[in-house]
Amino acid sequence: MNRRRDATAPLPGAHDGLVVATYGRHLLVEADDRTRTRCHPRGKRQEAVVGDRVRWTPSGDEGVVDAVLPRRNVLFRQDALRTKVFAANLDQVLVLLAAEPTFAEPQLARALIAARQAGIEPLIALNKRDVQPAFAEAWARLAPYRAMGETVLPLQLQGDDASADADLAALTERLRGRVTLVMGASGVGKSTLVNRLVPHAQADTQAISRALGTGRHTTTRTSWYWLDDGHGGALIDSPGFHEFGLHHIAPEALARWMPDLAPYVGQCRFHNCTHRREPGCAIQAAIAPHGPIAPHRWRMYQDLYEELAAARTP
Ligand SMILES: Nc1nc2c(ncn2[C@@H]2O[C@H](COP(=O)(O)OP(=O)(O)OP(=O)(O)O)[C@@H](O)[C@H]2O)c(=O)[nH]1
Ligand SMILES: [Zn+2]
Repeated sequence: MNRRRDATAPLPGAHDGLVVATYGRHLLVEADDRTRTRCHPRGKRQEAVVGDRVRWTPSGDEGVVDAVLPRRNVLFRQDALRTKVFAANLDQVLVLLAAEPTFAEPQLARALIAARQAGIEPLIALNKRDVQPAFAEAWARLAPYRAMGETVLPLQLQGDDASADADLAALTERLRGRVTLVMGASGVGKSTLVNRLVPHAQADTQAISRALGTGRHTTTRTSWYWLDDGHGGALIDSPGFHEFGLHHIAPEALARWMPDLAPYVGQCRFHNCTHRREPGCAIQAAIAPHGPIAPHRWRMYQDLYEELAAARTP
């Protein structure tokens, strides 16, 4: 940083830019002409995340982020200790699953709830169509999600027969022109997907590592990849990302964000029904075989309700 020049020359005006990567306290901000500048936040409390539009001021070779511009939406991530914002201004969340490793359904359910609650459309893709019978079994496990209206796409990211190409084309169509956060457990094919859709992904990743001074093997960085040169859409990849944070959601509101439960909200005998043990509960009355709600979905609801309630107790 060139302090002398900062002191003598008037600072060039502030710029608006897009946060394309974060690492610790450092941010990489992209200007409209696509040049990228390493920035740090002005204040301790300011927390810009990938997808944010920010106003920043050049300072020597680097920049200082003065303000985060208003957000359309945010997503939270959560670990044992805390919940924090980690991406903003998204159009879509792609939950990538695979025939193997077997997916954890609560993780899928959480992702869908987080997206719906944030007003972001979820999209599910099941990869490794060639791995049978595991694929068919996983596809069957997703039946409740198809029934509740979620989009589930089959995928085969490896191999290039005609049906694999058609699958990828169908996914690409849904990514066009939109900002999509990709989430998936280790081994489902997330890197394979990013490398197939973003031909320059590896070069981008290396450039980001250089700019942010992160190690080559850093796995905790969230990064933005343009899908094509016309800036038609982008993927946000967050390696090592496991669990969406839900603790900002009130337990009483939870059922509204589960599309199989939501239609019954407001129809219970008690207006403040928590849909767990109360008599005259419309949700409990709609559990299979009496109605369309899968019993394990209701159990998942109960577990999440307990978790959210516990998170509110100081
Ligand atoms: N059989 C089969 N294997 C696939 C397919 N897609 C990806 N794979 C393989 O699955 C393994 C994991 O793929 P990656 O893309 O590295 O998975 P990832 O989700 O990025 O995993 P991490 O790097 O651990 O986060 C690799 O060996 C891929 O070659 C597919 O459609 N079919
Ligand atoms: Zn109820």
